[in-house]
Amino acid sequence: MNTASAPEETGAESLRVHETLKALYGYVRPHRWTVVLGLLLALVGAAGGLLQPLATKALVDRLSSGGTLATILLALTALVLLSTVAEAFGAYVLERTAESVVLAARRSLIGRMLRLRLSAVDRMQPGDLMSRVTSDTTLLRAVSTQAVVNAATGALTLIAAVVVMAFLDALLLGVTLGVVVVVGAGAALVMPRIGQAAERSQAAVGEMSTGLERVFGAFRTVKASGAEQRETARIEASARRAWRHGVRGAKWEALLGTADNLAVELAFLAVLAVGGARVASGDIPVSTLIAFLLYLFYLMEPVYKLVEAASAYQEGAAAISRIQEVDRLAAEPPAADRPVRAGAAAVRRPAAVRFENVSFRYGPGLPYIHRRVDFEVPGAGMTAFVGPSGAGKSTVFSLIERFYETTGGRILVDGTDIRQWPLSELRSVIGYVEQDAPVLAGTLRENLVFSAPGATDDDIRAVLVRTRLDTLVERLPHGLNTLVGHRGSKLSGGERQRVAIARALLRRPRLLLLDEATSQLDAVNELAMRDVIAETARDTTVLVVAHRLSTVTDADRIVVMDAGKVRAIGTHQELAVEDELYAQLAATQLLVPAEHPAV
Ligand SMILES: Nc1ncnc2c1ncn2[C@@H]1O[C@H](COP(=O)(O)OP(=O)(O)OP(=O)(O)O)[C@@H](O)[C@H]1O
Repeated sequence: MNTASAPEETGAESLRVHETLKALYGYVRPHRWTVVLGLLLALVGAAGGLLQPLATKALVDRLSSGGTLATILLALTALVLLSTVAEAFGAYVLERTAESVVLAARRSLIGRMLRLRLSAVDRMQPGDLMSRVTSDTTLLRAVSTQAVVNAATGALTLIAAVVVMAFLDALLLGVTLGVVVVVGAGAALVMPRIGQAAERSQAAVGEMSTGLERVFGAFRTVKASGAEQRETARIEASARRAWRHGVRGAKWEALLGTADNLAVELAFLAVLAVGGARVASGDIPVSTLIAFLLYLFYLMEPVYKLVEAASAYQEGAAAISRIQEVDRLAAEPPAADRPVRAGAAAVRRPAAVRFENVSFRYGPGLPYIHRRVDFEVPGAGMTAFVGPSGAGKSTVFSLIERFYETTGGRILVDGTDIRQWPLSELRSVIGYVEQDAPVLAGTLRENLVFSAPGATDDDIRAVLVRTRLDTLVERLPHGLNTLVGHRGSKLSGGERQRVAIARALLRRPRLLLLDEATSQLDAVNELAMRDVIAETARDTTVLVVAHRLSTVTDADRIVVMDAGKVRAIGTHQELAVEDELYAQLAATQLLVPAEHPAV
């Protein structure tokens, strides 16, 4: 029963190798010189190690010829010290860079996510999106720096060791490479499985976040429905999936590590057998065999590094493909972050809105929500949208805000097609209270100034009085600095709505969109809010979506929508006699006799 992120919707497709490498280079590029420094230091460390067997050979030769050992011992000690220090410093430089790479990836992901188009977010699960920032980015740590250096030093030292070994004895090298190639071919077959396991494990981590996000998004409903056990089982199933794929990956990695050891051990035995025979027959001196065997063990490290780099690459590639997926989602252009100051505009005139033959559907293959919607709101006053649930009323607001783009026709604000408006400018003239009046975690003040960060204390005080929140603020222990809880859970539904209205008013918009903004208010507050809205409508274009007709009977204009079409436009009095649907609504809701002749 897995309703979490469906793979076909999130489009989790693996990237090709060159795409992964290109993306990887993109992350490393700003730090390339630090990586080069890390690489050089690692090479110094590796070279020190490379010279040790040669120094040992010289030492053995010196011993057989009866010479002194002091200089060689001293050189050997210096070599060990130098390579140790270089390696330690190199490791620090690389770890630091790795953290910077993770930071850069996170910053770009976070910025991108907040600009995603709603149509893209609709197709994703927020929890899964979050896990890409929190979890996948950490996998970049290893692949972007340590793996690059491991691969480079591993390959270089491997080549250097092979060259030296060729000089020592070509036949023994042939024996060694024969064994290494056979075991290496087996290892290459295992590699993609590590990547696959990593990608699946990361996807399961994403599902886990999605599950948690789903539960905390409706925590009370979960408890009231007694669904804790079922939801726990769902989320645990994702956790177990992550574990299963993680363990599978660990199994392949262990196999790879064993192959690495096995290759060296087998090569050691083979070299011992062949080399022993050659020493016995006098073809090579014993010092050559010793040096060769030392190189053989020395080979372990570069081979190990290459193997580690390869498995880090596999894991990193899985993370990169999930991160890049977010980059491919449709996003809005970056906005200049201009704080909106309450009342800042010198001349505030109400915005004019016009829908011209607008048709819209939420996506290809989905039904049309709007079909040739046509209406005009010249400016100021209150215009109400009424009609049955699902008629497409809220969608009108989403289109004006350009949360979604129209499929056909056009929308004009102040006579200009909204696609010609810079997005941030368009939104800066609009105040919007969405249907469930969300309040964000934080203080009451933060919530109020959320859409007008430049608002002054006087502005806040005035709007508190208008929305009758002043008495609430007086009652609260810390006044405006009281924390409102996750999604404003410490406020009542009506208080949340008034906070949302206050927030929109504080922006001093030229166009105010209120979607069912007063549905949860008691009679007294609703009346008060009607007055506030009427007062605002004097110099602001106010559009409201309302189910309760009582709240809009005095609107200047009422647009009746049904099944994505505008049925009729007029005042309450006009519509009550001219439009059958409106007359019906009025009859049921306002308890007035239906005046439409047909009813
Ligand atoms: N993001 C979305 N993706 C796909 N379909 C959607 C989306 N949002 C809304 N819809 C569909 O669009 C239709 C119109 O929704 P809309 O919210 O505009 O209706 P409404 O008239 O405001 O309804 P209500 O009065 O119940 O709020 C609905 O049938 C809904 O299922």
